[in-house]
Amino acid sequence: MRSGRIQSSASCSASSSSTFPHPPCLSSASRHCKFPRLLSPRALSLSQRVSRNCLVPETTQFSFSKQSSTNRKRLFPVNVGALVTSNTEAISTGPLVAEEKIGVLLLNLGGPETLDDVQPFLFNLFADPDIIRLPRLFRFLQKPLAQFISVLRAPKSKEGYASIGGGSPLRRITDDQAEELRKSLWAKDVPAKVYVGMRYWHPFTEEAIEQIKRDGITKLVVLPLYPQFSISTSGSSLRLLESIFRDDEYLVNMQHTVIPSWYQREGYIKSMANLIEKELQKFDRPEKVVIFFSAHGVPLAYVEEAGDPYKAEMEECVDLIIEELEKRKITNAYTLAYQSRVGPVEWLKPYTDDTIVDLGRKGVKGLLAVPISFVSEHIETLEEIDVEYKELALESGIQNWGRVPALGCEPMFISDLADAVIESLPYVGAMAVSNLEARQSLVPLGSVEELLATYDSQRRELPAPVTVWEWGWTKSAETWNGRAAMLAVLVLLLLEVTTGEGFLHQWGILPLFH
Ligand SMILES: C=CC1=C(C)c2cc3[nH]c(cc4nc(cc5[nH]c(cc1n2)c(C)c5CCC(=O)O)C(CCC(=O)O)=C4C)c(C)c3C=C
Ligand SMILES: [Fe+2]
Repeated sequence: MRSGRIQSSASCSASSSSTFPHPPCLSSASRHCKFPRLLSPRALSLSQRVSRNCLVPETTQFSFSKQSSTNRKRLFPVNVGALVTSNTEAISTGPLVAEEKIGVLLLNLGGPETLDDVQPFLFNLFADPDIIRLPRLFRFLQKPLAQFISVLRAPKSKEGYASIGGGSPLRRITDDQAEELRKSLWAKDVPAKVYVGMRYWHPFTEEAIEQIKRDGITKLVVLPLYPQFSISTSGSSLRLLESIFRDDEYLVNMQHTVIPSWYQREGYIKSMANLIEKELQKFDRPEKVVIFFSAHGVPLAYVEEAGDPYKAEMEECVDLIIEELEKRKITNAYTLAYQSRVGPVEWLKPYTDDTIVDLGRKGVKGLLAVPISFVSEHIETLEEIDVEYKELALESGIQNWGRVPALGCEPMFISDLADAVIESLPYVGAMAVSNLEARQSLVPLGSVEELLATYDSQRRELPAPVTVWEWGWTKSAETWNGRAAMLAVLVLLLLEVTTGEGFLHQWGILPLFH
C-alpha cells in the first residue's frame, strides 16, 4: 500500500484534501491570528471560519492535502529562546517585579473518581450549555434535562468506568502533570504555582480560582490541557472562567492571558512523533503498519454552524506530526478519524469504527492507534480504543494492533508546556487586541473575553448531541422519540410547577431558586 493519507470511503464532507482560501491576517510572519475585531467572525465565510490559523499570506491558498503540506511554512519556531527574548523586549509591560506572583491554571475536563460519581459527573456535563445548547425559550429546561439524560446514560457509562478500575484516572494524571510543570517552570527560573481546574468534576475550576485568590496570584496564565481548541472543551472552560471573572473584584483586576491551543508547538509534535516511532518498532514489519490517528469527535454543527476550529486544528496537527515523521524517514500510510460520538446527530466524519472496518476490508493487516485530542489516559483510550476498537479491528481482519500511550508526563512535552507559559508571560495583562506585537506571538494569546469573541461569538443554538429518549432504529423515529420525550418533560414540569411536587423536587432540582 502506498504511503500518504488514507481516505476512508466513509469520509467527511470537508475532506482532508479540500483546498480553501485562508483568512487575511496582519502579517505573514504571524503564526496564528486568533485575535478578533480584525476579522469579524460574522464577516468570515464558513470555510474561512473553520481555519483561522494565519500561516500563510492572505492570497495564498491553504490546503490540507498531502502534496502541499511539504511546501507549507514551518509551524513551530526553530529557536524558541531567541524569539522569546525579542517578544519580551517588544512588549512594554515592564519587568516582573518581586511582588509579582505568577500562577498557571490548567483547565481540564475532570472525570468521576468512583462509580457513585458517574451520574452527578454526567449531570454536570449535560448541564453545560456548551454541550447541550437549548433554544433560548427552553433554557430553563437545561438542568431537568441534564438530570434526565444523565440518569439514562449512567448505567452505560458506569459499565465503562467499572471496566477501567472503577473510575477515571484523569485527576491523578492531571495532578502529576501540574506538579511536573511546576518543577519545570522552577528549573527555568520561573517560580510559578500551578493549579488544576476541572470543568465537570473535582477539583472544580471554582475551587482552583478560590485557591488562586487565597495565594494572592497577580499574573495568571490560563492553559487548557487540550492541544486543539474546541467550543465544547477549552471554549466551555473559558466561558465558565469569563463568568467567574466578571463577578469578582479581585479577578477583574488580576492580569491574565490564555493559551487557547498549542498543537503546533515543537515539543508537543516531537513528543508525539517519538511515541509513534517507538510503538512502530514493536511491530514485525513496521513499514506496513497504518498510523491511525483517532480524535474525540464533536457534532458536525459545532464546526459547520458555530465555527469551531477543532477540525481544522486537528487536521493541521496530524499533518505536522506526519511531517516530523517524514523527516525521520518514517513514511507509513496514515489516516485520521473521529471517535466517541454520543446520540443521533451527525458528528465529525469519518467515524473511527467505520474506518477500522473499511481498512480491514481494504486488506490492512497492521494498525497503530494514536489518540490525539487528549494528553492523558482516560476512559476513551483505556476502554473504547484498547477494548472496543481493538476487538473490531481483529474482527475486521486486522491482525496486528498497537496503541500509542497518551503523553502524560513525558519530559519533552512538559518542558515545552513550560516554555509556552514562559513565552506567554510578556503578554499577561497586555492588551493583545490592540497590541501589534502580541498578534505576532508564537503562542496564540488573548484574554478570556477576546478568545470567546473570536470563537463562537454568536453562541448559535446547536442541535443537542444526545438523544433524550431512545427506542427504534431510524433517525426519524429517534427525532420523534426525542420530541415526545421533550413534551413529556414539559408536561411533568408543568405538573411540578403547579403542584409543587414531583421527582424534580425530590432530586432537589426544583425550585430552581432557593
Ligand atoms: C477533545 C476532547 C473532547 C471533546 C471535543 C469532547 C466533546 C464532547 N463530549 C461529549 C460527551 C461525553 N464526553 C465524555 C467523556 C469524555 N470526553 C472527553 C473529551 C472530549 N469530549 C474525555 C477525555 C472524556 C473522558 C473523561 C474520563 O472520565 O476519563 C462523556 C462521559 C463518558 C461516557 O459516558 O461516554 C460523555 C457523555 C459531548 C456530547 C461532546 C461534544 C459536544
Ligand atoms: Fe467527551
